[in-house]
Formats: sequence, structure tokens, C-alpha cells
Amino acid sequence: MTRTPVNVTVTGAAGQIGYALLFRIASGHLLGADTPVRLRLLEIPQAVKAAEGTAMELDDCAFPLLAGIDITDDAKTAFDGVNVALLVGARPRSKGMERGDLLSANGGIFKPQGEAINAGAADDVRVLVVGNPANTNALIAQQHAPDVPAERFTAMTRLDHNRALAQLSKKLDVSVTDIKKLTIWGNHSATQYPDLFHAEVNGTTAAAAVNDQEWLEGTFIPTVAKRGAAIIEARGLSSAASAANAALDHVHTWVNGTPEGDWTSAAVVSDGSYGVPEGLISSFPVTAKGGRYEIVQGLEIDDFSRARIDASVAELVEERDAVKALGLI
Ligand SMILES: NC(=O)C1=CN([C@@H]2O[C@H](COP(=O)(O)OP(=O)(O)OC[C@H]3O[C@@H](n4cnc5c(N)ncnc54)[C@H](O)[C@@H]3O)[C@@H](O)[C@H]2O)C=CC1
Ligand SMILES: O=C([O-])CC(=O)C(=O)O
Repeated sequence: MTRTPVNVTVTGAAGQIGYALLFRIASGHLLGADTPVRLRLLEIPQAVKAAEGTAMELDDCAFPLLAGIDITDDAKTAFDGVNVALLVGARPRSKGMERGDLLSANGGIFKPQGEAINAGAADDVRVLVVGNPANTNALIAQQHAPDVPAERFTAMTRLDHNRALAQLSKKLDVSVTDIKKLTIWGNHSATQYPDLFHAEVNGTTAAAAVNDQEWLEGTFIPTVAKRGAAIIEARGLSSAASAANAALDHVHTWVNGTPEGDWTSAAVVSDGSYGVPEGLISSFPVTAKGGRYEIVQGLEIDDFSRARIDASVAELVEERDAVKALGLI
């Protein structure tokens, strides 16, 4: 067993994703069964007591890998020495709130968190932003952490990726493990593009295996892209356990790598690949090797895919320009 605990900071720890996430981190599902973790929980002052309650329950599980829990409402304390930062806490959209208001409220959260990561994080820090709008929140944090390599800031589209795997496996009556090279492109929003043209099912292109363009356009893409809203409609609350599961998958893959002959989806800083403006945090097909995510290169993009990627990236550009206009980056 690696004896030095890894410092894992979770923001929004008292929220519903936090509750679904913390117990699995402490039981080894983030970094593996041989890596002890020290949890740092960051919450707003009004929710610190609830986070303390969760910490009591974590204690009561007597997890062998859990080396300690600290709870704070101060970002600097929360990110001091952090190795893995899971930025879950965010300001949800409330009634009558415009997109600009939402971006502005979240800027007030992700700017100081980026600064705190810049000031105190460990050299190997890896940051995953889950809180919405995830891509742009990640961009804000990254822009305020100039001393941290930009590639260490990522946003979560792994839930969208897993949703797409599930929908396709049902359609084709195959196991999710038979599906490889699926991609979510763009923003974690309804404009995202789940791509079946590069995906493979038992060696055949997924789009060809489906052989039903109407299903692909009229059912598959909207079902995946609007799944978050469908869960809210059904549950009265947004996805929590599936989001927590995807966050574990994202970090586990980042650290441990993608299998040979496969890739996954993550929103990472664009290097200009596939016409996505450099610096935007956009979802791409990525492999992970040696602890780094890398954008899969050289895929041919046909007109159908091009139009959808461009539409989602245009939304990311709009969001970036809006936070720029607000002085947040
Ligand atoms: N990227 C993705 O695939 C997904 C993203 N989400 C997003 O994740 C976020 C969290 O979702 P839930 O846990 O369901 O929300 P929630 O409302 O249950 O919990 C959010 C928590 O964040 C805390 N918080 C707010 N501001 C904070 C700050 N400055 N520092 C630390 N904590 C703060 C709140 O006190 C609350 O406890 C939301 O923005 C949601 O939209 C949810 C599902 C999927
Ligand atoms: O849609 C929401 O508000 C929550 C979310 O991001 C998702 O479930 O994908």
C-alpha cells in the first residue's frame, strides 16, 4: 500500500453529489484500493454543519483508506497541498436568473478557487470541475491559476459519455464493454455532440451498426444531450449518483490510463485541434497515458459531425466572451 495519503478536496461537499461521492472516494474508487486519501471538504458557512454530519458518517464507516477529514469554508485552507480537486459546488440557476447572472455568480466562486489552487496546490494537482456551467467554470478557475499547467484543469463530460454508452448498448443489445471510441464533443450542455461515427461496436462503426439515421438524429443525440433535464423532470432533483460515478471514472482514468484501442471523453484545454479555438475547455476524444489526458488526433470529421461540433463550440465561445465581458477572466 502507498503510505502517503493523497489530498483530495471536494467542494460543495454537503450537496447531493458530494453525498454520493465522498463515501466512494474514501473506499478507494477514485484512486484505487491501495491509495489512502485525506479528504478536505469545502462548503459555504451555512452548510459546514451538514458537511460535519457527513464527516461523522464517513468516520462511522471505518474506511481503512481514509487518513483524515478536514472541513472548512475557506478556499485557501481547502486547497493547500491538494493533489486532486473536485470542484462540485456551484450556484444553481434559480427562477428568473439569466445566463449572465449565472455566469457572474459562478465567477464569484471559481475565480477565488482558481487563485487558491494557484497559491497552494501540490505540484501534481489535477482539477475536475463538475459544477455547472462546468466548461466555463473550469476556464475561469484555470485563468486564475497561471502557475499551474493549463492541462491540469478539466471539466466533466464523462457522465454524457456514460449516458451515450448506455443508450447505444440498449439500442444494439450489446454490452457497454463492446463499445469503444465513443466521443462527446463540445460543451456539457444540450448542444453537446455525442458522436457515433468514430465509435466502434465489436469492430464495426457504431453509426453503421445502428444503420438508422433517424434514430441517431431524432432519438440518440437529443436523449443523451437532454438527459440531465429528463432526470430532473423524473426525480425532481438533478443527477447525483451518476454524476458522482462519472467524476470517479474521470479521475480514475486520468491517473490510471485508457485501455489500448479505446478512448474516453473529457473537457480539456483545446490546443486548436479540430478547429476548436485554443484555450477553450471543450470536450474531445481523449486518451490518458502517464497521468496525462491527450486529445486523439487525426480523426476525419464529416459535414454532419462538423456542423454539430461547431454549434457546441460556438456556445462555448459565447460563454467565454460573456465571462470576459463581466471581467471574470
Ligand atoms: N458536469 C456534469 O455532468 C454535472 C454537473 N452537475 C452540477 O454539479 C453541481 C452540484 O450539484 P449538486 O450536488 O446536485 O448540487 P447541490 O445544490 O445539492 O449541492 C451544491 C453544494 O455546493 C455548495 N456550494 C455553493 N457554493 C459553494 C462554494 N463557493 N464553495 C463550496 N461549496 C459551495 C452548496 O452549499 C451545496 O451544498 C451543480 O452545478 C450541478 O448542476 C450535476 C450533474 C452532472
Ligand atoms: O442538467 C443539470 O442541471 C445537471 C447536469 O448537468 C446533468 O445531469 O447533466
